Amino acid sequence: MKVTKADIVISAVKPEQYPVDQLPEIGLAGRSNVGKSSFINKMIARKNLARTSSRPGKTQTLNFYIINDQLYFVDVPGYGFAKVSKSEREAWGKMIERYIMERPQLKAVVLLVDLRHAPSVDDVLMYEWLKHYEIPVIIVATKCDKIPKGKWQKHLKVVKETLKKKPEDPLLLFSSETGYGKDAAWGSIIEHMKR
Ligand SMILES: Nc1nc2c(ncn2[C@@H]2O[C@H](COP(=O)(O)OP(=O)(O)OP(=O)(O)O)[C@@H](O)[C@H]2O)c(=O)[nH]1
Repeated sequence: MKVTKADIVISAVKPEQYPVDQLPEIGLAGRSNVGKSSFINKMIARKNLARTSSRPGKTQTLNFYIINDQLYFVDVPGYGFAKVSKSEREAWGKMIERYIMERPQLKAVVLLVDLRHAPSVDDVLMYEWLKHYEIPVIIVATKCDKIPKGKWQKHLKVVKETLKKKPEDPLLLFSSETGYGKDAAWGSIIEHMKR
């Protein structure tokens, strides 16, 4: 998809602030520092619309990005809880759960994992949880530029087996550095948007 327009619409802390125009939404989830902001920026061809930094866990709101006036990317705050308190963790859980359960226009969640490592316990829980609510998941294994091509299949197998990936959920390679996988990721997102 050629992105001609992209903007952040709202950083929402409560449901009353979510957009009301019923456009399809694609959620983006992944543990802190997995490369979610970089993924968004690469997909919408912006250097810095979604902020990237190496400080984990800074995003604690649901950020809605409108793209070509056609769909929203909804950046779900990263899970990776080492540095947050129990009450913050619970507030996070409630916000995300409500969003996922009460949002019929949510067509799929892009779950980002790091191709270099086996998915973490948090990644597995997140995937199981999305499946429990019957949300289609597009699994994106990112930072693939950091692994030699000859080892991609081996790493993908680990991702697939650790997550216990469902056959209907695609697993795609991606690199925000090189742009590898961008067209395939858009293809999958567009396909899910139409469902
Ligand atoms: N080599 C390489 N580095 C990447 C890639 N994607 C992200 N990074 C780097 O990984 C670090 C984290 O990236 P971010 O995009 O800020 O990660 P995030 O998931 O948005 O982090 P939070 O805001 O904590 O949720 C940054 O230093 C990025 O430059 C990639 O595909 N390849």
